[in-house]
Amino acid sequence: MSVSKDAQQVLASFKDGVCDDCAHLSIVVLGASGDLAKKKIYPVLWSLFKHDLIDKANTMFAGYARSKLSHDDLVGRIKPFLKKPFGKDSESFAKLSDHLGKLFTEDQIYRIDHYLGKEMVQNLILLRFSNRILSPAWHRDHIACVTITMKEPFGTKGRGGYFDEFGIIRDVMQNHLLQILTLVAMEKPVSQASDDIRDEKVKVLKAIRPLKIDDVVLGQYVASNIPGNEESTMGYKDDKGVPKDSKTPTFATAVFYINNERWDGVPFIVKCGKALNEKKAEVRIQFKDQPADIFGQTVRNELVIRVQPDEAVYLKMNVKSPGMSFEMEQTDLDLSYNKRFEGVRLPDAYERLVLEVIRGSALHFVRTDELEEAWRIFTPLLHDIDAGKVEPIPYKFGSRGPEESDELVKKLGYKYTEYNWQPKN
Ligand SMILES: NC(=O)C1=CN([C@@H]2O[C@H](COP(=O)(O)OP(=O)(O)OC[C@H]3O[C@@H](n4cnc5c(N)ncnc54)[C@H](OP(=O)(O)O)[C@@H]3O)[C@@H](O)[C@H]2O)C=CC1
Ligand SMILES: O=C1O[C@H](COP(=O)(O)O)[C@@H](O)[C@H](O)[C@H]1O
Repeated sequence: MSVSKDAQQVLASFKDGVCDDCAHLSIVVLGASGDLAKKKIYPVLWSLFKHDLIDKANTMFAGYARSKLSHDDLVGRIKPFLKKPFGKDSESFAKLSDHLGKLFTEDQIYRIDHYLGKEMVQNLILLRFSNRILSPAWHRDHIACVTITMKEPFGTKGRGGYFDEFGIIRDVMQNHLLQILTLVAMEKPVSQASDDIRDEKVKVLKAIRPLKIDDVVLGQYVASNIPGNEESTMGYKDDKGVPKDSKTPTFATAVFYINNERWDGVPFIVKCGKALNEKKAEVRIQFKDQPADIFGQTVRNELVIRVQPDEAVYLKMNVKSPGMSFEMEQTDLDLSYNKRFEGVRLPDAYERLVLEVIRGSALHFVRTDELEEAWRIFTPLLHDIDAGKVEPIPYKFGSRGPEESDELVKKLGYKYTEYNWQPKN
Protein backbone atom coordinates (compact mmCIF):
# COMPACT_ATOMS: atom_id res chain seq x y z
CA MET A 1 0.00 0.00 0.00
CA SER A 2 1.49 3.33 -0.96
CA VAL A 3 1.18 6.54 1.03
CA SER A 4 -0.57 9.36 -0.79
CA LYS A 5 1.13 12.69 -1.41
CA ASP A 6 -1.40 14.34 0.90
CA ALA A 7 -0.56 11.89 3.63
CA GLN A 8 3.12 12.52 3.18
CA GLN A 9 2.57 16.24 3.46
CA VAL A 10 0.50 15.86 6.59
CA LEU A 11 3.11 13.66 8.14
CA ALA A 12 5.98 15.83 7.01
CA SER A 13 4.33 18.72 8.81
CA PHE A 14 4.52 16.75 12.03
CA LYS A 15 8.22 16.51 11.59
CA ASP A 16 8.34 20.29 11.43
CA GLY A 17 6.90 20.34 14.89
CA VAL A 18 3.30 21.08 14.02
CA CYS A 19 2.15 18.07 15.97
CA ASP A 20 3.40 18.52 19.51
CA ASP A 21 2.93 15.00 20.68
CA CYS A 22 4.15 13.34 17.51
CA ALA A 23 7.31 12.17 19.21
CA HIS A 24 5.23 10.31 21.75
CA LEU A 25 2.75 8.99 19.30
CA SER A 26 1.33 5.63 20.12
CA ILE A 27 -1.51 3.98 18.33
CA VAL A 28 -3.01 0.95 19.93
CA VAL A 29 -5.29 -1.11 17.81
CA LEU A 30 -7.92 -2.49 20.17
CA GLY A 31 -10.37 -5.21 19.39
CA ALA A 32 -9.46 -5.47 15.72
CA SER A 33 -9.59 -8.99 14.42
CA GLY A 34 -6.16 -10.36 13.55
CA ASP A 35 -7.10 -10.34 9.91
CA LEU A 36 -8.31 -6.78 9.84
CA ALA A 37 -5.30 -5.52 11.71
CA LYS A 38 -2.94 -7.46 9.47
CA LYS A 39 -4.60 -6.61 6.18
CA LYS A 40 -5.85 -3.07 6.69
CA ILE A 41 -4.37 -1.19 9.62
CA TYR A 42 -0.86 -2.53 9.98
CA PRO A 43 0.02 -2.16 6.29
CA VAL A 44 -0.97 1.50 6.45
CA LEU A 45 1.13 2.08 9.53
CA TRP A 46 3.92 -0.01 8.09
CA SER A 47 3.99 2.04 4.92
CA LEU A 48 4.32 5.15 7.07
CA PHE A 49 7.36 3.64 8.80
CA LYS A 50 8.85 2.57 5.53
CA HIS A 51 8.70 6.13 4.30
CA ASP A 52 10.22 7.22 7.56
CA LEU A 53 7.11 9.26 8.24
CA ILE A 54 6.47 8.05 11.74
CA ASP A 55 8.89 6.78 14.27
CA LYS A 56 8.65 3.07 14.90
CA ALA A 57 10.27 3.33 18.29
CA ASN A 58 7.50 5.53 19.55
CA THR A 59 4.66 3.70 17.95
CA MET A 60 3.22 0.62 19.43
CA PHE A 61 0.75 -1.95 18.26
CA ALA A 62 -0.90 -4.01 20.91
CA GLY A 63 -4.05 -5.94 21.50
CA TYR A 64 -5.70 -4.43 24.53
CA ALA A 65 -6.19 -7.79 26.16
CA ARG A 66 -2.53 -8.58 25.67
CA SER A 67 -1.30 -5.21 26.81
CA LYS A 68 0.87 -5.29 29.91
CA LEU A 69 0.96 -1.53 30.19
CA SER A 70 0.12 0.11 33.44
CA HIS A 71 -2.64 2.66 33.69
CA ASP A 72 -0.13 5.48 33.92
CA ASP A 73 1.67 4.22 30.85
CA LEU A 74 -1.55 4.09 28.92
CA VAL A 75 -3.01 7.44 29.85
CA GLY A 76 -1.58 10.37 27.98
CA ARG A 77 0.65 8.37 25.69
CA ILE A 78 -1.88 6.50 23.73
CA LYS A 79 -4.50 7.13 21.13
CA PRO A 80 -6.56 3.97 21.27
CA PHE A 81 -7.80 3.13 17.81
CA LEU A 82 -10.80 0.93 18.42
CA LYS A 83 -12.50 -1.35 15.98
CA LYS A 84 -16.00 -2.75 16.32
CA PRO A 85 -17.73 -4.68 17.76
CA PHE A 86 -18.46 -2.13 20.47
CA GLY A 87 -20.63 -4.52 22.42
CA LYS A 88 -23.63 -6.51 21.25
CA ASP A 89 -26.43 -4.46 22.76
CA SER A 90 -27.01 -1.49 25.06
CA GLU A 91 -25.97 -3.38 28.17
CA SER A 92 -22.72 -4.87 26.87
CA PHE A 93 -21.83 -1.55 25.26
CA ALA A 94 -22.34 0.25 28.57
CA LYS A 95 -19.99 -2.20 30.32
CA LEU A 96 -17.30 -1.79 27.67
CA SER A 97 -17.72 1.92 27.66
CA ASP A 98 -17.49 2.22 31.47
CA HIS A 99 -14.34 0.16 31.43
CA LEU A 100 -12.70 2.28 28.73
CA GLY A 101 -13.91 5.40 30.49
CA LYS A 102 -11.76 4.42 33.48
CA LEU A 103 -8.67 4.28 31.29
CA PHE A 104 -9.17 7.06 28.77
CA THR A 105 -11.00 10.31 28.32
CA GLU A 106 -13.46 10.62 25.44
CA ASP A 107 -11.11 12.80 23.40
CA GLN A 108 -8.33 10.21 23.59
CA ILE A 109 -10.45 7.44 22.09
CA TYR A 110 -10.76 6.92 18.32
CA ARG A 111 -13.53 4.45 17.56
CA ILE A 112 -13.31 3.37 13.95
CA ASP A 113 -16.23 3.03 11.66
CA HIS A 114 -14.31 2.52 8.45
CA TYR A 115 -17.26 3.79 6.37
CA LEU A 116 -16.52 7.23 7.83
CA GLY A 117 -13.16 7.00 6.08
CA LYS A 118 -14.72 6.53 2.64
CA GLU A 119 -14.52 9.37 0.14
CA MET A 120 -18.22 9.66 -0.60
CA VAL A 121 -19.28 9.33 3.02
CA GLN A 122 -16.96 12.18 3.95
CA ASN A 123 -18.33 14.02 0.94
CA LEU A 124 -21.89 14.00 2.30
CA ILE A 125 -21.32 16.93 4.64
CA LEU A 126 -19.76 19.09 1.92
CA LEU A 127 -22.26 18.12 -0.70
CA ARG A 128 -25.20 18.93 1.54
CA PHE A 129 -24.03 22.10 3.18
CA SER A 130 -22.14 23.84 0.40
CA ASN A 131 -24.67 23.60 -2.42
CA ARG A 132 -27.47 26.13 -2.24
CA ILE A 133 -29.50 24.19 -4.77
CA LEU A 134 -29.75 21.22 -2.42
CA SER A 135 -30.50 22.98 0.87
CA PRO A 136 -34.18 23.90 0.35
CA ALA A 137 -34.96 20.58 -1.33
CA TRP A 138 -33.45 18.53 1.50
CA HIS A 139 -36.73 18.37 3.36
CA ARG A 140 -39.95 16.39 3.87
CA ASP A 141 -41.73 18.87 1.58
CA HIS A 142 -39.73 17.56 -1.39
CA ILE A 143 -38.28 14.18 -0.49
CA ALA A 144 -40.45 11.06 -0.73
CA CYS A 145 -37.95 8.64 0.79
CA VAL A 146 -34.29 7.99 1.37
CA THR A 147 -32.71 4.61 0.69
CA ILE A 148 -29.31 3.60 1.99
CA THR A 149 -28.05 0.33 0.57
CA MET A 150 -25.03 -1.86 1.05
CA LYS A 151 -24.82 -5.09 -0.90
CA GLU A 152 -22.10 -7.72 -1.09
CA PRO A 153 -21.90 -10.47 -3.69
CA PHE A 154 -20.20 -12.97 -1.38
CA GLY A 155 -21.36 -14.93 1.64
CA THR A 156 -19.65 -15.46 4.96
CA LYS A 157 -16.68 -17.15 3.25
CA GLY A 158 -16.09 -19.62 6.04
CA ARG A 159 -16.40 -16.92 8.77
CA GLY A 160 -19.91 -18.11 9.56
CA GLY A 161 -19.00 -19.00 13.13
CA TYR A 162 -18.13 -15.39 13.93
CA PHE A 163 -20.94 -13.95 11.83
CA ASP A 164 -23.60 -16.13 13.41
CA GLU A 165 -23.08 -14.45 16.77
CA PHE A 166 -23.67 -11.04 15.23
CA GLY A 167 -25.80 -11.14 12.09
CA ILE A 168 -26.04 -8.53 9.37
CA ILE A 169 -27.65 -5.85 11.56
CA ARG A 170 -24.79 -5.77 14.05
CA ASP A 171 -22.26 -6.34 11.26
CA VAL A 172 -23.06 -3.34 9.08
CA MET A 173 -26.43 -1.71 9.79
CA GLN A 174 -26.08 -0.60 13.40
CA ASN A 175 -22.77 1.05 12.55
CA HIS A 176 -21.83 1.84 8.92
CA LEU A 177 -25.30 2.43 7.55
CA LEU A 178 -26.66 4.23 10.57
CA GLN A 179 -23.64 6.54 10.43
CA ILE A 180 -24.49 7.35 6.81
CA LEU A 181 -28.11 7.95 7.80
CA THR A 182 -27.10 10.50 10.42
CA LEU A 183 -24.95 12.37 7.90
CA VAL A 184 -27.80 12.47 5.39
CA ALA A 185 -30.34 13.60 7.96
CA MET A 186 -28.52 15.91 10.36
CA GLU A 187 -29.07 19.65 10.58
CA LYS A 188 -26.30 22.00 9.51
CA PRO A 189 -23.66 22.07 12.24
CA VAL A 190 -22.56 25.46 13.53
CA SER A 191 -19.01 24.75 12.38
CA GLN A 192 -16.80 22.02 10.97
CA ALA A 193 -15.55 21.16 14.46
CA SER A 194 -15.77 17.45 15.29
CA ASP A 195 -18.04 17.93 18.25
CA ASP A 196 -20.36 20.34 16.46
CA ILE A 197 -20.87 17.75 13.75
CA ARG A 198 -21.21 14.85 16.14
CA ASP A 199 -23.70 16.80 18.26
CA GLU A 200 -25.94 17.07 15.20
CA LYS A 201 -25.59 13.38 14.43
CA VAL A 202 -26.61 12.49 17.98
CA LYS A 203 -29.72 14.69 17.70
CA VAL A 204 -30.84 12.66 14.67
CA LEU A 205 -30.40 9.40 16.56
CA LYS A 206 -32.32 10.74 19.54
CA ALA A 207 -35.26 11.44 17.25
CA ILE A 208 -35.50 7.80 16.10
CA ARG A 209 -37.63 5.35 18.08
CA PRO A 210 -36.43 1.77 18.69
CA LEU A 211 -37.05 -0.60 15.79
CA LYS A 212 -39.80 -3.23 16.03
CA ILE A 213 -40.15 -6.53 14.20
CA ASP A 214 -42.72 -4.95 11.85
CA ASP A 215 -40.14 -2.40 10.71
CA VAL A 216 -37.88 -5.03 9.16
CA VAL A 217 -37.65 -7.75 6.56
CA LEU A 218 -34.96 -10.28 7.40
CA GLY A 219 -33.47 -12.87 5.10
CA GLN A 220 -30.95 -15.68 5.09
CA TYR A 221 -29.26 -16.87 1.91
CA VAL A 222 -29.57 -20.37 0.54
CA ALA A 223 -27.46 -22.09 -2.10
CA SER A 224 -27.88 -21.45 -5.78
CA ASN A 225 -25.50 -22.38 -8.55
CA ILE A 226 -23.88 -19.42 -10.27
CA PRO A 227 -21.45 -20.65 -12.94
CA GLY A 228 -17.87 -19.92 -11.91
CA ASN A 229 -18.87 -19.01 -8.34
CA GLU A 230 -18.09 -21.94 -6.11
CA GLU A 231 -19.26 -20.19 -2.93
CA SER A 232 -22.75 -19.84 -4.41
CA THR A 233 -23.29 -23.59 -4.08
CA MET A 234 -23.22 -23.14 -0.31
CA GLY A 235 -26.07 -21.67 1.65
CA TYR A 236 -25.41 -19.78 4.89
CA LYS A 237 -26.17 -22.85 6.99
CA ASP A 238 -23.67 -24.90 4.96
CA ASP A 239 -20.86 -22.71 6.32
CA LYS A 240 -19.01 -24.71 8.95
CA GLY A 241 -19.54 -23.13 12.34
CA VAL A 242 -23.11 -22.08 11.57
CA PRO A 243 -25.70 -24.12 13.49
CA LYS A 244 -28.11 -25.95 11.20
CA ASP A 245 -31.07 -24.27 12.87
CA SER A 246 -29.57 -20.76 12.79
CA LYS A 247 -32.02 -17.89 12.42
CA THR A 248 -29.28 -15.28 12.04
CA PRO A 249 -30.15 -12.80 9.28
CA THR A 250 -27.69 -12.30 6.43
CA PHE A 251 -30.03 -9.72 4.83
CA ALA A 252 -32.06 -6.95 6.37
CA THR A 253 -34.24 -4.10 5.22
CA ALA A 254 -35.36 -1.73 7.95
CA VAL A 255 -37.34 1.47 7.98
CA PHE A 256 -36.51 4.35 10.29
CA TYR A 257 -38.53 7.49 10.91
CA ILE A 258 -36.93 10.62 12.27
CA ASN A 259 -39.32 12.49 14.45
CA ASN A 260 -38.31 16.08 13.77
CA GLU A 261 -39.61 18.96 11.72
CA ARG A 262 -37.44 18.27 8.68
CA TRP A 263 -38.13 14.56 8.35
CA ASP A 264 -41.49 13.77 9.93
CA GLY A 265 -43.14 11.04 7.82
CA VAL A 266 -40.19 10.44 5.46
CA PRO A 267 -39.11 6.78 5.50
CA PHE A 268 -35.38 6.14 5.67
CA ILE A 269 -35.04 2.68 4.19
CA VAL A 270 -31.82 0.88 5.02
CA LYS A 271 -30.99 -2.31 3.13
CA CYS A 272 -27.99 -4.59 3.47
CA GLY A 273 -27.05 -8.13 2.76
CA LYS A 274 -24.51 -10.75 1.91
CA ALA A 275 -24.59 -13.13 -1.06
CA LEU A 276 -26.53 -10.68 -3.23
CA ASN A 277 -26.32 -9.82 -6.92
CA GLU A 278 -23.66 -7.10 -6.77
CA LYS A 279 -21.22 -5.13 -4.64
CA LYS A 280 -22.64 -1.70 -4.01
CA ALA A 281 -23.06 0.95 -1.36
CA GLU A 282 -25.16 4.00 -2.11
CA VAL A 283 -27.52 6.66 -0.83
CA ARG A 284 -30.60 7.33 -2.92
CA ILE A 285 -32.73 10.38 -2.30
CA GLN A 286 -36.03 10.01 -4.15
CA PHE A 287 -37.93 13.24 -4.62
CA LYS A 288 -41.71 13.51 -4.62
CA ASP A 289 -43.79 13.40 -7.80
CA GLN A 290 -43.90 16.51 -9.92
CA PRO A 291 -47.16 18.25 -8.96
CA ALA A 292 -49.78 18.75 -11.68
CA ASP A 293 -47.83 16.63 -14.15
CA ILE A 294 -48.83 17.50 -17.72
CA PHE A 295 -46.69 14.87 -19.43
CA GLY A 296 -48.19 11.74 -17.96
CA GLN A 297 -44.88 9.90 -17.93
CA THR A 298 -42.76 12.06 -15.65
CA VAL A 299 -40.65 9.87 -13.39
CA ARG A 300 -39.33 10.95 -10.04
CA ASN A 301 -35.99 12.72 -9.70
CA GLU A 302 -33.45 10.74 -7.75
CA LEU A 303 -30.15 11.92 -6.39
CA VAL A 304 -27.74 9.02 -6.04
CA ILE A 305 -24.55 9.20 -4.05
CA ARG A 306 -22.61 6.11 -4.95
CA VAL A 307 -20.16 5.24 -2.20
CA GLN A 308 -18.73 2.20 -3.99
CA PRO A 309 -17.71 0.92 -6.40
CA ASP A 310 -16.99 3.77 -8.84
CA GLU A 311 -17.66 6.78 -6.65
CA ALA A 312 -20.27 9.04 -8.24
CA VAL A 313 -23.01 11.55 -7.66
CA TYR A 314 -25.78 11.43 -10.25
CA LEU A 315 -29.18 12.97 -10.53
CA LYS A 316 -31.86 11.18 -12.49
CA MET A 317 -33.75 13.71 -14.61
CA ASN A 318 -36.49 13.92 -17.22
CA VAL A 319 -35.59 15.57 -20.52
CA LYS A 320 -37.11 15.93 -23.96
CA SER A 321 -36.06 13.07 -26.19
CA PRO A 322 -33.59 14.65 -28.56
CA GLY A 323 -34.87 15.15 -32.10
CA MET A 324 -38.24 16.04 -33.56
CA SER A 325 -40.36 14.30 -30.98
CA PHE A 326 -41.77 15.94 -27.87
CA GLU A 327 -41.58 12.73 -25.87
CA MET A 328 -39.96 12.49 -22.50
CA GLU A 329 -36.88 10.49 -21.64
CA GLN A 330 -35.20 9.59 -18.38
CA THR A 331 -31.56 10.53 -18.16
CA ASP A 332 -29.02 11.69 -15.59
CA LEU A 333 -26.60 14.42 -14.67
CA ASP A 334 -23.57 12.32 -14.05
CA LEU A 335 -20.61 13.22 -11.87
CA SER A 336 -18.61 10.03 -12.07
CA TYR A 337 -15.38 10.53 -10.18
CA ASN A 338 -13.23 8.42 -12.48
CA LYS A 339 -14.12 10.77 -15.34
CA ARG A 340 -14.20 14.13 -13.56
CA PHE A 341 -11.19 13.47 -11.35
CA GLU A 342 -9.30 11.21 -13.71
CA GLY A 343 -6.15 9.75 -12.21
CA VAL A 344 -6.80 11.08 -8.71
CA ARG A 345 -5.95 8.49 -6.08
CA LEU A 346 -8.63 8.05 -3.43
CA PRO A 347 -6.99 6.79 -0.24
CA ASP A 348 -8.20 3.65 1.42
CA ALA A 349 -10.60 4.29 4.32
CA TYR A 350 -8.15 2.95 6.91
CA GLU A 351 -5.31 5.03 5.49
CA ARG A 352 -7.36 8.17 5.98
CA LEU A 353 -8.45 7.18 9.46
CA VAL A 354 -4.97 6.30 10.67
CA LEU A 355 -3.79 9.68 9.45
CA GLU A 356 -6.69 11.42 11.16
CA VAL A 357 -5.79 9.78 14.46
CA ILE A 358 -2.24 10.95 14.05
CA ARG A 359 -3.52 14.42 13.25
CA GLY A 360 -5.81 14.29 16.27
CA SER A 361 -8.98 14.91 14.27
CA ALA A 362 -11.98 13.13 15.76
CA LEU A 363 -14.49 14.21 13.11
CA HIS A 364 -14.68 10.83 11.43
CA PHE A 365 -14.70 8.77 14.61
CA VAL A 366 -17.65 7.62 16.64
CA ARG A 367 -18.43 9.20 20.00
CA THR A 368 -19.80 7.30 23.02
CA ASP A 369 -23.20 9.00 22.92
CA GLU A 370 -23.64 8.13 19.24
CA LEU A 371 -23.16 4.47 20.11
CA GLU A 372 -25.43 4.65 23.12
CA GLU A 373 -28.22 5.98 20.91
CA ALA A 374 -27.48 3.50 18.12
CA TRP A 375 -27.76 0.58 20.53
CA ARG A 376 -30.94 2.04 22.04
CA ILE A 377 -32.54 1.96 18.57
CA PHE A 378 -31.48 -1.62 17.77
CA THR A 379 -31.38 -3.47 21.10
CA PRO A 380 -35.07 -4.49 21.45
CA LEU A 381 -35.16 -5.83 17.87
CA LEU A 382 -31.81 -7.61 18.27
CA HIS A 383 -33.03 -9.26 21.46
CA ASP A 384 -36.13 -10.50 19.61
CA ILE A 385 -33.94 -11.85 16.80
CA ASP A 386 -31.53 -13.48 19.27
CA ALA A 387 -34.50 -15.10 20.99
CA GLY A 388 -35.47 -16.68 17.67
CA LYS A 389 -38.72 -14.68 17.39
CA VAL A 390 -38.12 -13.78 13.72
CA GLU A 391 -37.82 -16.39 11.00
CA PRO A 392 -35.54 -15.06 8.25
CA ILE A 393 -36.89 -15.43 4.71
CA PRO A 394 -34.71 -17.62 2.47
CA TYR A 395 -33.26 -15.91 -0.63
CA LYS A 396 -31.01 -17.30 -3.30
CA PHE A 397 -27.29 -16.59 -3.34
CA GLY A 398 -26.78 -13.99 -6.09
CA SER A 399 -30.34 -12.61 -5.99
CA ARG A 400 -31.47 -9.13 -4.89
CA GLY A 401 -32.71 -10.57 -1.60
CA PRO A 402 -36.23 -11.56 -0.55
CA GLU A 403 -39.11 -10.21 -2.63
CA GLU A 404 -40.73 -9.14 0.63
CA SER A 405 -38.06 -6.43 0.86
CA ASP A 406 -39.16 -4.90 -2.46
CA GLU A 407 -42.78 -5.16 -1.31
CA LEU A 408 -41.98 -3.25 1.88
CA VAL A 409 -39.99 -0.63 -0.03
CA LYS A 410 -42.89 -0.19 -2.46
CA LYS A 411 -45.38 0.09 0.40
CA LEU A 412 -43.20 2.79 1.94
CA GLY A 413 -43.59 4.83 -1.23
CA TYR A 414 -40.41 4.22 -3.24
CA LYS A 415 -41.27 4.20 -6.95
CA TYR A 416 -39.00 1.99 -9.02
CA THR A 417 -38.56 2.84 -12.69
CA GLU A 418 -36.30 0.67 -14.76
CA TYR A 419 -33.37 2.67 -16.04
CA ASN A 420 -30.42 1.37 -17.98
CA TRP A 421 -27.82 3.44 -19.64
CA GLN A 422 -24.21 2.58 -20.25
CA PRO A 423 -21.83 5.22 -21.59
CA LYS A 424 -20.25 4.37 -24.94
CA ASN A 425 -16.49 4.63 -24.89
N1 LIG B 1 -21.91 6.40 -11.86
C1 LIG B 1 -22.97 5.60 -11.96
O1 LIG B 1 -23.07 4.59 -11.29
C2 LIG B 1 -24.01 6.00 -12.91
C3 LIG B 1 -24.91 5.04 -13.33
N2 LIG B 1 -25.83 5.38 -14.25
C4 LIG B 1 -26.75 4.42 -14.80
O2 LIG B 1 -27.83 4.27 -13.93
C5 LIG B 1 -28.42 2.99 -14.18
C6 LIG B 1 -28.77 2.42 -12.83
O3 LIG B 1 -29.91 3.06 -12.46
P1 LIG B 1 -30.22 3.35 -10.97
O4 LIG B 1 -31.58 3.88 -10.87
O5 LIG B 1 -29.18 4.14 -10.36
O6 LIG B 1 -30.11 1.91 -10.26
P2 LIG B 1 -31.05 0.64 -10.38
O7 LIG B 1 -32.11 0.79 -11.39
O8 LIG B 1 -30.17 -0.53 -10.46
O9 LIG B 1 -31.70 0.61 -8.93
C7 LIG B 1 -32.50 1.65 -8.48
C8 LIG B 1 -33.20 1.23 -7.21
O10 LIG B 1 -34.27 0.36 -7.54
C9 LIG B 1 -34.11 -0.88 -6.87
N3 LIG B 1 -34.46 -1.95 -7.81
C10 LIG B 1 -33.66 -2.49 -8.77
N4 LIG B 1 -34.34 -3.46 -9.42
C11 LIG B 1 -35.58 -3.49 -8.87
C12 LIG B 1 -36.73 -4.28 -9.11
N5 LIG B 1 -36.73 -5.21 -10.06
N6 LIG B 1 -37.81 -4.06 -8.35
C13 LIG B 1 -37.81 -3.12 -7.38
N7 LIG B 1 -36.75 -2.34 -7.11
C14 LIG B 1 -35.65 -2.52 -7.85
C15 LIG B 1 -32.67 -0.95 -6.45
O11 LIG B 1 -32.56 -1.76 -5.30
P3 LIG B 1 -31.25 -2.62 -4.99
O12 LIG B 1 -30.18 -1.61 -4.78
O13 LIG B 1 -31.63 -3.35 -3.77
O14 LIG B 1 -30.98 -3.52 -6.14
C16 LIG B 1 -32.34 0.49 -6.20
O15 LIG B 1 -32.73 0.88 -4.91
C17 LIG B 1 -27.43 2.15 -14.93
O16 LIG B 1 -27.89 1.99 -16.25
C18 LIG B 1 -26.20 3.02 -14.91
O17 LIG B 1 -25.42 2.89 -16.07
C19 LIG B 1 -25.97 6.64 -14.68
C20 LIG B 1 -25.11 7.63 -14.27
C21 LIG B 1 -24.05 7.37 -13.38
O1 LIG C 1 -17.35 -3.98 8.71
C1 LIG C 1 -17.57 -4.73 7.78
O2 LIG C 1 -17.47 -4.26 6.51
C2 LIG C 1 -17.19 -5.15 5.44
C3 LIG C 1 -17.46 -4.38 4.15
O3 LIG C 1 -16.57 -3.31 4.04
P1 LIG C 1 -16.29 -2.64 2.61
O4 LIG C 1 -15.39 -1.51 2.91
O5 LIG C 1 -15.67 -3.72 1.77
O6 LIG C 1 -17.61 -2.25 2.06
C4 LIG C 1 -18.05 -6.40 5.52
O7 LIG C 1 -17.69 -7.31 4.49
C5 LIG C 1 -17.85 -7.06 6.87
O8 LIG C 1 -18.71 -8.18 6.99
C6 LIG C 1 -18.15 -6.07 7.98
O9 LIG C 1 -17.77 -6.64 9.23
